[in-house]
Amino acid sequence: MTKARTLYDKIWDDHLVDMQEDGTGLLYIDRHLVHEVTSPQAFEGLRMTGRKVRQPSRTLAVVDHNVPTTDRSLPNPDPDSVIQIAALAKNTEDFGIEYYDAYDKRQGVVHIVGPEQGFTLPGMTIVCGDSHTSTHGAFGALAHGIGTSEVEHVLATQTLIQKKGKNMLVQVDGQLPDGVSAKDIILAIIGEIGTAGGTGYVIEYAGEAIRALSMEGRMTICNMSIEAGARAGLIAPDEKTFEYINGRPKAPKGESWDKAVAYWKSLTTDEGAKFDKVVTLDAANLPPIVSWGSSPEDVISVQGVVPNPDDIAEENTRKSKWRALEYMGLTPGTKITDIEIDRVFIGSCTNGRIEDLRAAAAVIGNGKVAERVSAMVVPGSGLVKEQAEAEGLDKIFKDAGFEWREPGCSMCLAMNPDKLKPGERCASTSNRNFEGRQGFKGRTHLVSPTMAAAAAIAGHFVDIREWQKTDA
Ligand SMILES: CC(C)[C@H](C(=O)O)[C@@H](O)C(=O)O
Ligand code: SF4
Repeated sequence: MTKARTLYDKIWDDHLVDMQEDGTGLLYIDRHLVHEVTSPQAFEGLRMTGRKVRQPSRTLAVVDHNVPTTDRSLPNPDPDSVIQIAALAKNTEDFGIEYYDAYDKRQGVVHIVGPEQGFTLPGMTIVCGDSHTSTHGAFGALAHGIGTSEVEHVLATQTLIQKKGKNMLVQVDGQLPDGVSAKDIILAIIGEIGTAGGTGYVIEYAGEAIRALSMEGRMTICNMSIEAGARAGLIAPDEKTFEYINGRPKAPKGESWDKAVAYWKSLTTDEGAKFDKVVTLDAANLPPIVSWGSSPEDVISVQGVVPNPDDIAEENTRKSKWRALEYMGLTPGTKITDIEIDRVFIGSCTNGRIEDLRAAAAVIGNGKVAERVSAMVVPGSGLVKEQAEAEGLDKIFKDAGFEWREPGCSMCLAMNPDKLKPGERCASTSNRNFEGRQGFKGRTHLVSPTMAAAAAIAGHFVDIREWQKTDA
């Protein structure tokens, strides 16, 4: 009898080109996504050694981090971004790679664009010089974030050197209560296992609550696997996955589609396969989550209070959590719902998809963005933007006083003019609340799209479960 394997084991085995005695493997890479930040030196490396891109058709480039989200017919105000963007245009042209520039409606955050185009498919190995490549694992693909020297290696050889990670299962049972979303699940998991909890592992998410999620929700979960320290996140593909992919521009068609689906159906963890670590979570008891510190593990229920670091026995952790509170300008014991905010950012590869915008818009009703708040919605891609506009969501946002922007990474990491000012406090649907992430001395609270939209209107955090009741 063959050994029972996990989904990760299967994809690994199917792509292994060579295995050294020390456990170093060489993996064939099916898909390579490229953006402007981590690719310039890689292309330069190819040029200097006179090499070509091994399989240009397996590579797709898009500009996302540096693009302005304001009117793109106006000159880009940031000279560094202009250089960065021009380099990607030239490199993709010189090396024959398909490229979505800032004027292409398929442009957007790379991890939204890949799935949207059907470039991301189950069972594939997918890489990108970007940590949130883990997003693509929602399709049952083994998706690694890689560094710039590895980008060069993949461009030149279509392979990647990797040591195999360990298998972790995160089992999420039960049904999510109303108002609680995929974002709350993943924030709760990171709160539970910590930002180093996934180190050395590839996480497979399973269980009733995961199966019940849409593809958008599954992407939100896998997206943040990296914030738990994991190498990648995976969810076994199912009918929802196939339905999402079917008909996308780069998805297989006709006979190839049938063959592909037959293979994709084999992409599940075998009964009896061994996981090195198992974590369980009950979705039925999950509240909406808000982060209070400067790490994605610093999370608490919206009904909670800012924790007291003095309760932590370990000295270094205690000190670092005190520092986080100081940075965030918060005092232990403050009710989360009493924290007032200045800015709201709805967008990013975590929560910038159509379903996220629908959820956020549905919360608004006739509400208006609070006087003290400035709020923006940045669709994850041009296609998300187009769809949202077709549904009239842009109008709901604009009428309520939100800014409606062009697609890109935007204030997720502030590599463009969208930044917090020092001391400003933001309810953000993105994935990182590190110091300075959204602007120098800016303060980030990670939340779900509905929690962000409701906070924009209330001017402080609110429990979305109660909000829905009072707004009805
Ligand atoms: C700029 C890029 C390399 C970076 C990443 O790797 O994730 C960015 O996307 C981020 O989210 O911090
Ligand atoms: S949206 Fe944010 S997390 Fe995603 S790729 Fe862009 S900067 Fe990174």
